[in-house]
Amino acid sequence: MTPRMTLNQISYQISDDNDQKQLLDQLSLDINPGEFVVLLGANGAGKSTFFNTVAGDLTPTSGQIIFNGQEITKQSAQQRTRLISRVYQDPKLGTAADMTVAENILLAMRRGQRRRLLPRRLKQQLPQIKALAKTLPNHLEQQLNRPVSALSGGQRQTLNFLMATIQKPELLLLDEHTSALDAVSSQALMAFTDQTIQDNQLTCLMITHDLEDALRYGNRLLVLKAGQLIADFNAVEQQQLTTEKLLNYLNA
Ligand SMILES: Nc1ncnc2c1ncn2[C@@H]1O[C@H](COP(=O)(O)OP(=O)(O)OP(=O)(O)O)[C@@H](O)[C@H]1O
Repeated sequence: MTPRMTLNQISYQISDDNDQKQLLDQLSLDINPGEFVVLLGANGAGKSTFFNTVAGDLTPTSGQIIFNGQEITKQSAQQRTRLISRVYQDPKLGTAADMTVAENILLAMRRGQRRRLLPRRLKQQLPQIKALAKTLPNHLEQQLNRPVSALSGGQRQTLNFLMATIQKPELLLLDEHTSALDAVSSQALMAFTDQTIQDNQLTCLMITHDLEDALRYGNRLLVLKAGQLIADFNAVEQQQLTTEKLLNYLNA
């Protein structure tokens, strides 16, 4: 099987007060299609730098990124949006605040096509958007005609997640996407995330600091420390882990 993505000795280095700092240190990894990979690491381990490199917001200092067999190391984030979708920690990122929920969903459905949002198009697609919204948690289906700025954090993050997955990306990056939400909204979105990934067999990398979620979700678990992968557990090994064992890795 061709891996969805191969990282080949990726390093990212910065100069800090005449000091060289290695944020990613010769990181090598294969992600296979359909894998739902949880990424854990203490603050400062390099998780965001890792995501920024994969998404194309940072170009690695050395190493290669191969995506579906093609090298994309030097491609911009813009060029990668066809392949890679990302949901951030901050619910305010990723949506157009002044537009309605339905308009945002339509934009996501038409991403990559002509950007003009015609009212006629919205009317045509409304039944489809309504049907889609019915499957969503956090009562988002009752908010279709409201501007996104009026939504709660949980609703806005649900919308972000929907928009990031509506076109079934080749790789989904979830960057602590439930961590700004209250416990109920967070669990509702996490359950919806898991269902969507399974139903569509998406390939996903998810950063979380929630150890229970790290044990419950996904079929592979990585631990990053000082820019290096210090653990790579498959699904069976992940099931045998406990929060205590994970804490030992994080404190190692
Ligand atoms: N532009 C920069 N200049 C200097 N140091 C940086 C820069 N970007 C990141 N760092 C440092 O690199 C390290 C890795 O940062 P990164 O944000 O990738 O960690 P993280 O694992 O995502 O942390 P968190 O869990 O807090 O989000 C940290 O020590 C951070 O302070």
